[in-house]
Amino acid sequence: MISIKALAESPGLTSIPPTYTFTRSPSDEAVSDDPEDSIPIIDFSLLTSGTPDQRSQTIHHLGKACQDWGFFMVINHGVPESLMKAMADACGEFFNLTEEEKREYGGKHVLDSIRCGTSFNASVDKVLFWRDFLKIFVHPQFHSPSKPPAFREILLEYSKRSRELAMELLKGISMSLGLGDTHIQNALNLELGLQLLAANLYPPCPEPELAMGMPPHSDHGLLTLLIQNGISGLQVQHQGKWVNVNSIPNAFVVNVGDHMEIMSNGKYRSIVHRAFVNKKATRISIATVIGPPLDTVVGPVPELVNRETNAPAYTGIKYKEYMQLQQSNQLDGKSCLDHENDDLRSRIFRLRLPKRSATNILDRWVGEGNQITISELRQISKELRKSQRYKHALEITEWMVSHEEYELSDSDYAVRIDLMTKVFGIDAAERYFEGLPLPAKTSETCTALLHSYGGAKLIEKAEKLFERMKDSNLPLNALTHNEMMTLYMSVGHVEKVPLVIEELKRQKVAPDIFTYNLWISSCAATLNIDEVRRILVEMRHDSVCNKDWVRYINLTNIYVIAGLLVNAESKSLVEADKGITQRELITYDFLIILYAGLGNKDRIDQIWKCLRMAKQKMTSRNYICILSSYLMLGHLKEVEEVIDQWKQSTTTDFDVSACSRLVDAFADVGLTEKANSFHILLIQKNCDPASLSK
Ligand SMILES: O=C(O)CCC(=O)C(=O)O
Ligand SMILES: [Fe+2]
Repeated sequence: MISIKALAESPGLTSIPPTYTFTRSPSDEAVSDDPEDSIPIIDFSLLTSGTPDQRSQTIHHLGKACQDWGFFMVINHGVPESLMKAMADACGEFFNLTEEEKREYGGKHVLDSIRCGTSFNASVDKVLFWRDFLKIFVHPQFHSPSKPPAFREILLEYSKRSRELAMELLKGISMSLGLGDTHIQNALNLELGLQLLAANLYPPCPEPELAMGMPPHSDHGLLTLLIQNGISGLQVQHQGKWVNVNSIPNAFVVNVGDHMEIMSNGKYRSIVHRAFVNKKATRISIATVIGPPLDTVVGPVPELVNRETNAPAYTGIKYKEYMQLQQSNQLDGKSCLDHENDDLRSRIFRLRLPKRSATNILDRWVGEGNQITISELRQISKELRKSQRYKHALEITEWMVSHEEYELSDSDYAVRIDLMTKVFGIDAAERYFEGLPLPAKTSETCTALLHSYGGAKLIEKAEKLFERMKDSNLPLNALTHNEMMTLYMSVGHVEKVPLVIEELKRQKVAPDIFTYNLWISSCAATLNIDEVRRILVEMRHDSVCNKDWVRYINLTNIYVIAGLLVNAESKSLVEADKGITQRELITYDFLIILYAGLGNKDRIDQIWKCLRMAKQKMTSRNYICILSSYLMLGHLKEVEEVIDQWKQSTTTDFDVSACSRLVDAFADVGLTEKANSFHILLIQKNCDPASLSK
């Protein structure tokens, strides 16, 4: 078949042959022109040689970029510009070889080590693409065409440097998934992994609006690193629209591949992208695909899979077989990934774009003669909510409502109110609630609406609803009161919290650990230490020897004994300090203490990460609080890490005396062993409290 280059250069060409003409639908044309819509930029130098803080921030950004976009640009990557340019030039020269010279590499098979050709897969493509390509396997065995003369040397160096870059990025991505830095590399044996260089040539096209350079597709492999010769043409799908990638000169455009999606069990998704052509300039893009060894079966990493909340969404498939599958089909977005698990849950989970309909999938599933139980629907909706796929979760609840065979519970309605709030906003949720039949206006659904008001900080509405609930004699529980208190705390009306407690007591409602925590933190936020102590006594009486409560009481005691409330660095607690007030910082401490009480390390990690990301000048109180929480739960590695972070902090000096008070406080409440292990750690880290007295 004739190359596009030869076709484009045929004299007097003013239109393209019909085999290259695409019919486009309007949704293909929805290109976002929002300047906010530009793919994230990762400063690579901060990942490798930044301070620990910069490094962890960059890892966080990297994770977010993978999750929100699946695409990012990498700057300050250390690959010499001259090498990138030489590689693009060398590819240009390769395409300039005679048709006969190139024919030597006209392999047919996707696993041929060097293969050049045109379109995507000319034997199955219905319409041909305005593109020539050259694909070369450069790892684990290095291959290179022998012409043009300098090609081999440049390719070798470029492959080596881009591989190093990819491996560092994979380390960061691995960490962003909560895995060790070399986890991905080891799990997939990347040492022997595939690396493929795919050069694309898009010659000028007389009718660019009718042709297509590369159709919408996702890439196989873990990561693709793309460079281009300064001419743009790449578009990526983002939130239902196409976004132009206007690459920064000399940056790498990196995207998540299908195998990263499989490996991360769908957390990081490969994103559909396409390439356009233009009338004037020849565009060259060079993609480097980094993947596992060809014989490796890739499935979700066991560490990221969890039977209850994150069931494996993909079955394992050999990388080689996946490539063959992709090549043997007409390229249709991500259809290759979609052949995987064919149960209802997987089908719904594969609807990546919110605008695609879960209702259709449900209808089709039933149309195929399948049945769905209400508990299956609840489970899928729960998982979708967990992955923040609210629109699809809402569609599932809608489906439940509209099919009479399902008997909805109070919680189903409550979930629906919450989802309405998230998808359509509070007004829609309110209307929905008001439209519910009276028997469905239960304590649970009212509390769900209360929660929505709380989220929107609509105090008056929340207070009115709370009164209404009391008036209609609905059985109120701790959760209802907790919602009110959370709202008051979030708008800074801490003084109203004890009033809710009074109400709760009047109604003889049993408080839970969240109730106590809100109450205690409202007092702590105003430095009312005596009251904190008093509540703790009350809580202890009330504690039915519950392990969580005991841990919580101990930690709060330690916080008080170590004098952290007195020691608040700022006298004026309500005064705003670059965004977060001291009062809010104390509230964060109590959130950490709460989750330490509940033994929920994930939440502690999250809150701590969030505090660190907030670029907030932390107080030594915050450090001591996180240290004591990890220590209480026996996570010594994290204790060590926090000590290191604190010592390296440029804003808050390491406070040996506060640490020393912490050791004493642990001993005071009878946790001598923990006091000792903390003391030993301090000595190992060269911050022995004993040095204070010297
Ligand atoms: O040319 C481009 O910008 C995109 C190329 C591409 O997506 C690929 O080679 O997989
Ligand atoms: Fe691609």
